[in-house]
Amino acid sequence: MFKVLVSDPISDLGIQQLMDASDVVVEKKTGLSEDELIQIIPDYDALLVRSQTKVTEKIMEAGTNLKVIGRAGVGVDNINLDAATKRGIIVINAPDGNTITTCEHAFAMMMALARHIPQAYAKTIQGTWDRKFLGVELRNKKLGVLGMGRIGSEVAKRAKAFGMDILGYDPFMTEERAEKLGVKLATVDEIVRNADFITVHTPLTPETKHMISRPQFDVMKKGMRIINCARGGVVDEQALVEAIDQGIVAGAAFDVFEQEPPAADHPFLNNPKIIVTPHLGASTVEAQENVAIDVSEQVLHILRNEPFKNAVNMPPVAASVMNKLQPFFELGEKIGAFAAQLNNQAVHEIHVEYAGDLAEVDTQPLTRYIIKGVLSRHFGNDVNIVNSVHLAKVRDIDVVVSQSSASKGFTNRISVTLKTEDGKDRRIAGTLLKEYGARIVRIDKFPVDIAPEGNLIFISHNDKPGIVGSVGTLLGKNDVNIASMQVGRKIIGGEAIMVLTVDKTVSKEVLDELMSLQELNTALQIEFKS
Ligand SMILES: NC(=O)C1=CN([C@@H]2O[C@H](COP(=O)(O)OP(=O)(O)OC[C@H]3O[C@@H](n4cnc5c(N)ncnc54)[C@H](O)[C@@H]3O)[C@@H](O)[C@H]2O)C=CC1
Ligand SMILES: O=C(O)CCC(=O)C(=O)O
Repeated sequence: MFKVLVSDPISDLGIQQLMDASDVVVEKKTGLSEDELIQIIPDYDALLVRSQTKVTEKIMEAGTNLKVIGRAGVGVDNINLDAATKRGIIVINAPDGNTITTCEHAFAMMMALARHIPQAYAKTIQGTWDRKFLGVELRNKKLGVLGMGRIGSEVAKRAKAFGMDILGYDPFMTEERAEKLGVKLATVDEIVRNADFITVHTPLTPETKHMISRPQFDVMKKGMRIINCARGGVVDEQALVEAIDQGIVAGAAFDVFEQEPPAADHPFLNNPKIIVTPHLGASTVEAQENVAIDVSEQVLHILRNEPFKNAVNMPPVAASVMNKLQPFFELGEKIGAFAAQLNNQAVHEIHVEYAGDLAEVDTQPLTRYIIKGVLSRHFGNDVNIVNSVHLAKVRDIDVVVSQSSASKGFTNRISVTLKTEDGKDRRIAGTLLKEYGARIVRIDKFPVDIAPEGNLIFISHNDKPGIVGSVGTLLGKNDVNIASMQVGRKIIGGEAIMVLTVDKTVSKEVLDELMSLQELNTALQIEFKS
């Protein structure tokens, strides 16, 4: 039974599928301190958060069963991603579910700012009929959008309908996409010098921190207005207050703060030209249901070891590619594990070669499974597809991936070579056959045909008459039944291998006894975790 902790208010309707799952127990405990979370987190397999819970390294350290952290929303700045990756904890978010809602909030803020709606409302309900609030139209105004991702693009579409001219800045925005959206690409400098309104829609990163600060305010168009419904810190709060005092900025609308919640004496809170909301960008019934549904679905997949999407600490892969790769994951991991069990030297390079169909797709996720297989010999359950690349790196193991057009007659082929200091590289190749499933087709230089499952015994020996019989007799004497046997050699009387599938695991004593046979060089048990 998987235990899921929901530590922030998340839509019940959204997490219904988790609550309905027969293999999951959901517990809701909100408003916990870091210490309280550290106390209880060891019990849980998954943690679901919004933005309130700060998922620190200490919490993850205590979360020894934690497999996944689900963020019901976009920004993951409340989760220590490096710590999660190191520990192999998958972090997923729900990037699409609150786009429209947040865009609408930014737009509402822009309109409220243009027409002083919050200020006029406050006066009116105090009994003052004050008609001095003179606004500005949006029509024919220049809107600068910094960050033309999901939300920024939706804001631009709506601004077009209001007759605004849009200047967009995003390092990843192509001319073609800008044209499609009716946006003129511009630099930050061009935007700050020309825009009547600026709205920010970037994550907070070292590059975007204080992207709008003193130097930008200094050259800004006088009387401009600025909106931040993205992340506190993209706009320098102190510099903004000064720019308002100097009459450069006519007004600002902020949903997010550098420190949340802001201190009672925060300069935004008593400034009549700044309107604020308490990080409500994503707060609609629809968005909260959407993000909770999305994140719950993926958490369930991860807990059940099924393919999933929206992992933040793994490279993104298109669903079509993922569908193509998915059948190879188990084979890849087994090839890696097989190679690692043959090897007893320090590995400095894992060389993966993809051939046939696999040479034409982005195989990054599959490589992660292969590395996981290789490293699991030493790291056991501590290695998974999230941290396998990281663990290889910290162990100074290079991962080299190549594509080959020579698939040796197979429609697909994965070959994994473990390169070692002493030059005694070990190599395993496998394929997925339509009719027969996963097969190991090569061990070092020997072609073979073995199903990578059950209990295998790998033997290397000198090719001499009688050796196969002696191995069979010895195993029989020890009550070990042989289900199948493969032999391989390059030349008569030369190096040879034997791979036996046996009905049960063999003891170390039996392996030692095998090793005492004349002409036998290695006897290893090869195991595959299911
Ligand atoms: N106020 C709220 O409640 C909410 C806030 N957000 C925040 O809004 C922001 C945007 O969200 P989405 O549009 O969904 O994300 P997104 O990932 O689709 O878009 C972000 C865009 O910022 C761009 N970007 C990154 N660095 C940049 C830079 N240095 N200069 C200019 N552009 C840069 C990226 O290329 C990307 O296109 C995020 O920070 C997110 O956390 C999102 C939802 C709700
Ligand atoms: O969960 C929330 O309300 C915050 C939403 C947000 O900021 C995000 O999705 O990035």
